[in-house]
Amino acid sequence: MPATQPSASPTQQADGLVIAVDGPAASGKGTLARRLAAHYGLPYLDTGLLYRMVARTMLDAGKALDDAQAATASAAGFDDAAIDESRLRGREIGEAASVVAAIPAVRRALIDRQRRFAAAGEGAVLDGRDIGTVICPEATVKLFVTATPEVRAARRHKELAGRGEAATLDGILADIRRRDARDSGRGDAPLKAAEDAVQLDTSALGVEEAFQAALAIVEDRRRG
Ligand SMILES: Nc1ncnc2c1ncn2[C@@H]1O[C@H](COP(=O)(O)OP(=O)(O)O)[C@@H](O)[C@H]1O
Ligand SMILES: Nc1ccn([C@@H]2O[C@H](COP(=O)(O)OP(=O)(O)O)[C@@H](O)[C@H]2O)c(=O)n1
Repeated sequence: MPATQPSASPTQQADGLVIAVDGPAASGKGTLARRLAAHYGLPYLDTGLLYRMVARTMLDAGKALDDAQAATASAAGFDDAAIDESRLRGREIGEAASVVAAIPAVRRALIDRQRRFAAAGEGAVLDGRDIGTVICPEATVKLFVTATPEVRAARRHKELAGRGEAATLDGILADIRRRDARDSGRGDAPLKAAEDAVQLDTSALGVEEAFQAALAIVEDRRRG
């Protein structure tokens, strides 16, 4: 499983805390989810990697991304240990993942492993598109992380450049808009905030400021 195990010295007791973090591409949800998991000493699951893994398997096998049968077999069949994040972070795979993620049978095939992860221990942090709405509707806290498309494109552009992947800012912005439309427009588990999610716009926040804002939301919810 592409999960991070609890940090050795969490700064807070977790007490069965389940944190659902959803939002569009490059909004900063993974960065926040990872920090929250370390803070509370909780395991973390980046569910986007599961869809990226299905896409990678399809591309490696030369299959068309809209081949629902092959994509569903990939989703049901891959071994968690085979997930190699370094092969899944590229621009092409993000786009391909959003195509296979629109296939309902692919989503169904991935539900159980995500729910098992959330229920396995004394709490968990998961990030994705449908954690608060479908995977963990009973999560203690739901965050819906946003930022403007321009800010998200700039962040992703910098990230990809750091990985040595050349791309124009305009090209990345177009990718992000296309992916937003596909993820929000699909019939099954579209990207949207759960009714009880708290929205966090990180457009004007640095990493540390966004983390402090998220922490305040979580603590507020925990206090009830
Ligand atoms: N608040 C922020 N300010 C500036 N850069 C950020 C912020 N949050 C995340 N980033 C950077 O933006 C990129 C995308 O963040 P990430 O957490 O992977 O987004 P997501 O999981 O939503 O796709 C990463 O390179 C990350 O370091
Ligand atoms: N829970 C999830 C997670 C990802 N996905 C899909 O997988 C794609 C890649 O997700 P990701 O979280 O790795 O992408 P980024 O937000 O990091 O760019 C998304 O565009 C979605 O189409 C999903 O449908 N549901």
